[in-house]
Amino acid sequence: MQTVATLVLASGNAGKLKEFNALLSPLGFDVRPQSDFSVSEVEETGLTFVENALLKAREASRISGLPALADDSGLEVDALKGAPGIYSARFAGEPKSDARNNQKLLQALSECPEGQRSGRYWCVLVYLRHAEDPVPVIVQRSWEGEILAHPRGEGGFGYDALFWVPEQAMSAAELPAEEKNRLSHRGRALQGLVDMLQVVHG
Ligand SMILES: O=c1nc[nH]c2c1ncn2[C@H]1C[C@H](O)[C@@H](COP(=O)(O)OP(=O)(O)OP(=O)(O)O)O1
Ligand SMILES: [Mg+2]
Repeated sequence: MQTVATLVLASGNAGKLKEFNALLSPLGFDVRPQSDFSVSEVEETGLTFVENALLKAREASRISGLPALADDSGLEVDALKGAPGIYSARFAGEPKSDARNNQKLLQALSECPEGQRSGRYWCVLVYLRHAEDPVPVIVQRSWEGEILAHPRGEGGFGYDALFWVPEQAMSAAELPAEEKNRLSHRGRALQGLVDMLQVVHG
């Protein structure tokens, strides 16, 4: 397939990279992980997903000299007043650990009854044509769910085994990968971004 655009994915998260590749490669994007350019992790000092995504995209574009796509995402839990939110990756401290984050989430909700465990994933994507691009393409999408009391499923990454998707009656970790990509915050944000890039790239 003809390459429509080469871009660097400004993420060190293997789960995200897998999902981005599955969606972008068939569309003809030549997708390079930031590790190809030895981009190191930036400090996520923003107070919003969009600020953090901008920081990541700018650094990856600066180092690689390529257009960059960054994802800042996280889980917002209503009973926890929106936590872990932008701190989802570091919820249980450094170094980042999905297992400890999941453990901490279960603990924090241990007294919270079924029916009051609503939440949603957020994904904010930022695309920069170059490191000083003053017109970033930004797309934000959410995915509604409930936080389970026990993990279910082996797929996905992050909090997926604790994220119940009522419409599918499965956890995000039980959904087939293509289904997750079709329904998820990231999958739908990426579909929106691709539509917008067709305007940028023609
Ligand atoms: O579909 C998802 N399924 C499960 N968990 C998810 C998902 N989407 C975001 N999450 C969680 C993982 C991590 O705890 C945080 C993202 O944090 P975030 O800083 O954006 O990513 P990260 O540090 O893992 O990699 P990087 O910053 O290099 O892209 O939200
Ligand atoms: Mg991060």
